[in-house]
Amino acid sequence: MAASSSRRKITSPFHNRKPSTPFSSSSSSSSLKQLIHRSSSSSSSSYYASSGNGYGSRSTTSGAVRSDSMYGGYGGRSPVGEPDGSMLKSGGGDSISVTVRFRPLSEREYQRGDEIAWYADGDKLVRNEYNPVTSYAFDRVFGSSAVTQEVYEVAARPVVKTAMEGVNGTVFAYGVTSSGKTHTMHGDHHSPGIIPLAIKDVFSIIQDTPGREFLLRVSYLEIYNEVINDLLDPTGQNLRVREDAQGTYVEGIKEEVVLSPGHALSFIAAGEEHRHVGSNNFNLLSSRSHTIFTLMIESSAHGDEYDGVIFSQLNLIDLAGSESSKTETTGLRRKEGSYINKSLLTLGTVIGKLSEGKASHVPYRDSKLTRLLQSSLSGHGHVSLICTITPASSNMEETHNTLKFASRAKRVEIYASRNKIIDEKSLIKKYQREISVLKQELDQLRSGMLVGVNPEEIMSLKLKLEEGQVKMQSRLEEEEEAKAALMSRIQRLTKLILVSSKNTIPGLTDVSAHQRSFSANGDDNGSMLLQSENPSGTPSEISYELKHRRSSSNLSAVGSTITESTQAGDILDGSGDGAKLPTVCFSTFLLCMVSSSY
Ligand SMILES: Nc1ncnc2c1ncn2[C@@H]1O[C@H](COP(=O)(O)OP(=O)(O)OP(=O)(O)O)[C@@H](O)[C@H]1O
Repeated sequence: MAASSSRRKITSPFHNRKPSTPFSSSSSSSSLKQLIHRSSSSSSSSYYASSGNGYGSRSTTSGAVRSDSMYGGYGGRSPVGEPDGSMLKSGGGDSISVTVRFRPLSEREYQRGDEIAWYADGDKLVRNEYNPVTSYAFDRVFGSSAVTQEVYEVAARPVVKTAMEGVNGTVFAYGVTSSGKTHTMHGDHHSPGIIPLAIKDVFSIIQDTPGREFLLRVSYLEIYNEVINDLLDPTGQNLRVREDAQGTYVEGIKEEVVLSPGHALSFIAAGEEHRHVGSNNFNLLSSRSHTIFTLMIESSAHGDEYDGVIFSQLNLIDLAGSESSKTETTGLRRKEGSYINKSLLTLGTVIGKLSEGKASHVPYRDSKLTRLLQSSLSGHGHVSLICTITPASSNMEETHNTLKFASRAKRVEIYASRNKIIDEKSLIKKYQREISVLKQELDQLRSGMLVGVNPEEIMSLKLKLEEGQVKMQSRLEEEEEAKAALMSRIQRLTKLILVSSKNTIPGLTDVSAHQRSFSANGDDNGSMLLQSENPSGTPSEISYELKHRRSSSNLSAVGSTITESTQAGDILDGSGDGAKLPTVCFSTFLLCMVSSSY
């Protein structure tokens, strides 16, 4: 059943990666969802419960079903948190936010007569159909009719919001193969997932935050068979995990500066082309690797309000699904499956250790996944876990394992706080400093100021100038070029820094005129249309205006490659190479000016 290729070209979720079936679209499967979604009453039997397909006996395997309610398992702490973002309270220990999302029965499950084994009992409980005392409580439980936007509001928006304020955040989807992780994290055109919704939100927040400047970078990696590959750079294979004072990081990973939602999504779409997918008997396009999409956010206040640079990271993770013995795999698929299961087992062990709250050894190093998630899981940021599950009786035990994992995760304490200000290391600060120096040089150039001009050089130049007007002319031309290159570089740097179009701070007009600003109106080739899933079927649109075009250059930073790449339609102004030109030409021209005045 396994497909032949592992690293093959696929159509990304942003190009309808997953084929939509009547059972994968929120609108077309509404009848099924109504049958599956149960608002209360564990005793009410489902439509399928009477279909008599033999699953009834299997599902009552009492050994596998706890007879006690999981309410007792929280050691006195309330097992149910507030779903409205209360997990982000500051001070004191908080817990990981845990959300459960049901998917509808798949066509396959339906046709083979699967019954509903687990259901959402209200919006906080998951209950077992065959053993109603077995229930699990979470921050929020979404039935199969919920759309991703609703899940986003509860499970991701608070994390995104605080990430924009300087607190690291991680949102990840966990569940068995074909339970809906990729549907939830990536989605498709009809139903954007958490990642595109988060990206849209990030740019909206920038728009709604006049007075702050932002610089955004993204990276995208996969962990395939315990090997880290850079999805934004096909040459970045088998990358190494390193550690510094700030935590673990991937050495040499490519980071791209992003300027609009469409720009960020284009990188994900490109990255998805390189992600490993393959088929198993549960999922035609099963993810064979864990992926981590990271948004690095730097921000600082303008001018007098300047309070240093704040840096934070938002990790959006789509895990590969665990595979049971029922998953029919051979050869390569089996090998992949065993790597997937091993790393998820380590994640389970790490979560288990952390949930015990004791100072025991936590085996982060046993897998690349836990190593990379170390600083998130050890409580230095907000963590939101979205467990995706199927109600199907044929997957009852696997779903039960997911629920137990989710319950343990709920007991992990976190102490998220705002990141330290990292003034000197920040890229936004580097750009701001460079812009300021260049502006001073430009001012000097315009006003013909004499700075550090050596009288001997002036005399020598005077002599040279006397040799002929031709040379003078050529120097004037050099100066014009220098000025143009300088202005172009200032513009290019300022365009990388994102500001709200609502910025009205006096004295900033000249800067923001060049900067990439966003407004709710307008459209151009860099804009993105996010069509959100909503019950009414009315697409909600957002487009971002790119007021200026970008140029291309390469910027290097310690430990990673930072690239400002060029989008289709952008104009190359060649300022990357011209960046060094001003220093050379300036002095020559200034000398010309000075000498002529002698
Ligand atoms: N909430 C949902 N509503 C409708 N369809 C869904 C939902 N969740 C998942 N599906 C559909 O179920 C199928 C499997 O989902 P998906 O590929 O997201 O699973 P997965 O957990 O990522 O699997 P794997 O671990 O194998 O990659 C897809 O066809 C998807 O469209």
